[in-house]
This record gives sequence, structure tokens and C-alpha cells, in this order.
Amino acid sequence: MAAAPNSSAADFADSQVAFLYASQTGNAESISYSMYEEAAKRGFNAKWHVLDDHEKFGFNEVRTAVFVVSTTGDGDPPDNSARFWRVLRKATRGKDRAYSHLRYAILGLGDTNYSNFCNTAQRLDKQLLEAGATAFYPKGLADDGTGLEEVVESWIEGLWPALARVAQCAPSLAAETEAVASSEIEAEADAVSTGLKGLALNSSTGTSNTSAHQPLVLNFQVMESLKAISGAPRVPSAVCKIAPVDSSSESSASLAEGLACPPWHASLTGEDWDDVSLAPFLATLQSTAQLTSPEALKRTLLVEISLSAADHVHGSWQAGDSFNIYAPNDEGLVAGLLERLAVSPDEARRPVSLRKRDAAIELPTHLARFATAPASLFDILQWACDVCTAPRKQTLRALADHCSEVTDRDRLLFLSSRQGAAVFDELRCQAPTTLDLLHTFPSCLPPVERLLELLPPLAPRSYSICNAPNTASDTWRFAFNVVEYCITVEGSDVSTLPLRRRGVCTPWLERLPRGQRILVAKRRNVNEFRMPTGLDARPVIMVGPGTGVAPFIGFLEQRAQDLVAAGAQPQEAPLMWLFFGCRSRLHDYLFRSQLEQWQSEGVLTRLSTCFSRDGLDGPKYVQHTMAQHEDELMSLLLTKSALLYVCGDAKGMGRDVNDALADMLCRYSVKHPECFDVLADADPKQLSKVQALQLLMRWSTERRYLRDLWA
Ligand SMILES: Cc1cc2nc3c(=O)[nH]c(=O)nc-3n(C[C@H](O)[C@H](O)[C@H](O)COP(=O)(O)O)c2cc1C
Repeated sequence: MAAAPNSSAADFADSQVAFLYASQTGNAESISYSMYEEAAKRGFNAKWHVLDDHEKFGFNEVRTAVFVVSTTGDGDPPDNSARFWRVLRKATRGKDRAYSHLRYAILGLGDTNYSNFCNTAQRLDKQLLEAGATAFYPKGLADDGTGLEEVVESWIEGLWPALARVAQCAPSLAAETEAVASSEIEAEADAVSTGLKGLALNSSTGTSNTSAHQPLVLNFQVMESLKAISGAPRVPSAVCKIAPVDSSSESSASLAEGLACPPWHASLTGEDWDDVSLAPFLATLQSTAQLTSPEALKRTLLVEISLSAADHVHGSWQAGDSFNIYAPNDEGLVAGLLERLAVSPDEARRPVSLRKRDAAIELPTHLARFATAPASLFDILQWACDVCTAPRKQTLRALADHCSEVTDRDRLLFLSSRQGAAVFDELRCQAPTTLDLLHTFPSCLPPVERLLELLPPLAPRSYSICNAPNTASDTWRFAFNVVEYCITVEGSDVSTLPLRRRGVCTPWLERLPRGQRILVAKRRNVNEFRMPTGLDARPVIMVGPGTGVAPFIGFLEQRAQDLVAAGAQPQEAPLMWLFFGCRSRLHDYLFRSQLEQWQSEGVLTRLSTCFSRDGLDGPKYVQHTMAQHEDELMSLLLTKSALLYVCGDAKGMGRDVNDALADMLCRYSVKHPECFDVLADADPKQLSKVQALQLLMRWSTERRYLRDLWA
């Protein structure tokens, strides 16, 4: 890429490009990082930051920014951008055209299976425009439901020329990068076509016997007709190297007995938190109980942890809040992975520090701490890197360069290319761990530090608190399904066994002995998913099938306590109506006795249930039960300003309930057009589905329709 004419050092400094991200589970972070790293290689004066660090890097002075932002919850921005949003809102409200000096590009990550597709990117774009900033490149919106890569790759390709028009790059570096890039491409083209000539479609024999992990079932037949592979992504640069640590230096190596948390937990709890109640802390596992019967299809556990040593959290939480748990990757999986990477057990347990290869390129955030605080490769892989998420195409492309056999190399290249999109989808559907992937390509042997930098960060897992603070402010209870399942690949050889998959956090929690201390942190309750305080007169409608009922147990506990505190009779309290559903009344009706007791005491005014697998006539899912009570529900919402809470699975239940509510509003509008302002002058007097969805959106902004949704 050519440098802009007459560029001087001053211009160069002025034309810094900030790559900024907001990410909940790591996708936006790693995509933003690879863009930043490529920009630096291309000679741009690039910086890379999480949005919440806006003060540290001086967001107000940034002139060119490339944002990568995901959407989480119910159209919410990721936790690590909450501070940024507050500042942006203030700036845009307080000052006219506060960001007129800013040129920006936005890549949004979302999923069309959720109801507010890429809402963070949309909101950011709108607010920046209102604040006078200029978009220098059209917004990209990538859909995780169909595969992010489709949009991400072409968006990034188009970014570079657009960026070159608004920001300069260092002439020397630009020329150098140009040369490297083209020689790489030529070498790759040669290798690819040679490889294809000798392509054998039967799997090469595996060399590793590190674990019982099975190779993935992928059909590479289509490669037979290819002359060359094209459209593979750029190879991300190697940015990290391992530096030996002298034995006397400080390390976070071994953990004290009874601690089940990242060995560097002290540095996390000590970090600067603008809201101290959000700082991670050690909590003690008190008890684990199974809520479902042994016959239930899913195992649901109720866990209680004690916060007794965490003064900063006491008094700062309410029913409806949620919190994060820092969970590790399975020990056997990490050991298997290190063995597969030919790292001996001794080497794996020795502290190392990670250094930058190129002083100008920062390490990814989750590895940066190991530059100054050594840790063992085992601990880094177990606590900092996500080894259970299906790989990105760039990772596959990078791994292709570490295969000793041409078949493996070509298949990985193909998987990463546009031509291999269908096989890449097959791979994603099998939810492979990194070890599964390496078993599928037996000659692939990347250096461990290369793998570390290619893996996304391991994100903490979130759970809703299912109790209220009034009686025990130093205890959190939470319920979850143990995530363990099998995938059977359709069309695969009959001899292929189902692929076994396990979640990261829940099987670990299940095995943890009582008394262990784990690292947790309260989450910001961005949606204000909370009960009204005291005995607020508004009716409360709660929709929580399965473990979605958890926060409502906290709500009901709070209501019971509020009634006692106010010396009120239950019949004086406003309505609390719960819609609960599960598979079987006998096997997975969570908190049944507790709910029935509250109902008999009048704390829970109404309880509507459904059981999808009991084979009875009648409603199957919560949205069907709601429809049975359509008139009452609509009247409560439209004439009594009822508060409507929905908690549970975002993709299925959250979307279906939203859709069912919109249909109910449409039907109700025919019977009671007077309840709908928008129908005052309309003819015919009937709400359209779009208008109904808009009304739900408005209630959501007004915090009357609150949703706590998760994957
Ligand atoms: C619990 C949860 C809620 C989500 N909610 C939304 C949403 O409301 N709208 C949307 O477009 N995408 C939603 N997504 C999809 C994510 O934005 C998408 O998977 C993205 O790749 C995540 O990027 P990240 O890892 O950087 O956070 C949700 C994903 C999860 C897991």
C-alpha cells in the first residue's frame, strides 16, 4: 500500500488509528485484535483498546477509530463497554457535535436468531453520527447464526483502502509489508496447487494417542474437483514468544489448597474498578443439590456460595442481579492438548513469561499479563485461553502452515477458504475443542506460543442469582443445567460414535468439593432486571421456564420478606403471576415445593405451568399458556401498567415469547382498539405485527418489559 505523499512524523502521530472493541465472549476482541495486528504490519500507527479503557487511551482525542462491537443479552452492549456508554451519552447530550473530529468505521457482531440484531453497532453508529462524527466506511453487520466470517472477511478487505484514505501509514513499513504480503501470497499459491495434485482423501494415519478424542467427521470430497484453493484469509502474524524465567523470579505458579481459581487471582481482584462492587473476589462453595430427579433428561443443580469475606459486595446486590464465575478448562483436556503439542509435563508446569515479538505490536489482552507475571503454560491454557470454542477461519489458515503432511495442510487451507464454506459449517456444527481439531489433522504441530495467541480469551460464565439479600446478604444461590451432550453427525459412517461435548463451567462446578474457593464477580445489571422496591402497586408478570425461573425465586423471596417487613397481608400485595414450564412435572419441575408454598401463602398470586413432554393435552410451552390467558394478560399490561419479566434461553424461548406477545397484542387490538394510542385515527382499527413489535420495543426501553436472556 502506498504512503500518503508528504507524510511527516507529526502527521503520522496525528493519524493514529484506534482499534476499539466491546466483547462479551471474545469474538469481537479477537477479530479486533487481528485487524489491529494487520494494521500495524501494514504500517498504520495502530493502537488497540477495550472500550471501557476510554479514559486511559484518551478516546476524546482519537481521530480515526475502527470499532468491533458485539451485542449480548437482549440487544445489550457487552459488559466491558458499560463505562464507555455512560461517557458517550453524557458527551452527546452535553455538547453539540462533541465528536466532529472523529472518523470511524463499525463492524457489528450479532446473531439474527436474537431479537435485536447487532443493536450495539446500530446504537453506536447512531450516537456517533448525532455527536457529529463521520463514518469513513460503511457499517458491517456479521451474523453468528450463519457464520461471522462471511461478512467479517469482506468487510476487513474493504477496510484497508478506506482506512488508507483517512489515515497515513509509515512509508518504510508500508513498503516492507507490501513485499512480505506478496511473497507470502505467491508462496502460498505454489504450495496450494502442488498439494492438491497429491491429495489423498482418506484420513492420514494419526500419530497422537493423547486422549480418547475423536476426529471430526468432515467431507472433503468436493476438493477433488478443485485446481487451486482461493479466498483463504491472511495468515495472522506471530506476535508472541516464550521467554524463560529464572527460577528466582516471582511466579503465580502454585495455588494454595482449597483455591479453585486462576493462579493470578490476586492481580484481578486488585485491579482498578470504578465500581468496586464489580471487583472479582473469592467466594466459598457451601453446597450443591440436585433439583431434578435422576430420570430427568437434563441435570439441574442448585449451588450456594458464601460471600462472607467480600465486604465490598454486601449490601450492593439485589434479587435479579447476576454474576460471573471464572472457570477453568478441563484439566484432562489441557493435559491432552499440551501432550499433543509435544510439551513435556515438566515444561508445562514451569513458569514462563510471554513477550512481544515486535515491540510495536501489543499482545492480546488475555496474554498481556504474562509479560510481567510469569505463569506456567498449563495454567495459561487452563485459565486464560478458550480451547472449547470452534476455531475461526484465520486460526485454521494459520494452523495450515504447521502441518508436515500436505493433505492436512490443504484441508486446513480449504476449510479456511471461501470455497470450503460448507465443510467449515460441518466443522462448526460439531463444536470441536482445539484438541479435537488437532486430532483431525494429525500432522499439524504448531508451537505452543502460536496456539496461545490464536485462541480466543476464556470468558467467565454468567449466572442469575436466585435469592434475595434481605435474609442472607452474604450468600448467593444459583441454578444451572449441567452441559453435557452428544452430537451425531448426519450422513456419517455408521461406525462413527456420537461426539461427546461438555460445557466448561457446569461440569467443573458439579465436581467441585464443598469448601473450595472460587473467583466470582457481580455483573452490572444494565437492564435493571429487578423487582420494584417495597410493595409497589404494579402487577408483576414473570415468564421463566426451566432455569429461567431462577431470578423469580429471588423476586418471590424478596416479596415474602417485604410483606413481613410491612406487616401486610398477602392479599394486600399486588399481583405476582409466574409462568413456568419444563419437560416433566415429575422430573424437572424446579423449586416446585417452594413455589407451591408461596402460592398457598398468597405471596405468589398465580402460577401457570406447562409440561412439554408429559403428553397431556393443553399448552406445551410458556407462550402457549400465556395465550390461554391472553385477555387477562393484555389487560394487565395495557391498563394496569404491569411489569413483564422474561428470563431464559434467548434464541428459542425469548424469541418465541416476544413473537407470541406481538400476536396477542394484534388480536387484543381488534377487541379493544381504545387501549392503543396509535389506533386513534387508524382504519381499520387493528395493530399490525410491526406496530406490535414496536410497542414491545418501547416497553423494553421504558423498563416495563424486562428480559434477562442467555444462550
Ligand atoms: C446470551 C447471548 C445473547 C445475545 N444477544 C444478542 C442480541 O440480542 N442481538 C444480537 O444481534 N446478537 C446477540 N447475541 C449474539 C452475539 O452478539 C454473537 O454471538 C457475537 O459473535 C458474540 O461476540 P462476542 O464474543 O464478542 O461477545 C447474543 C449471544 C449470546 C451468547
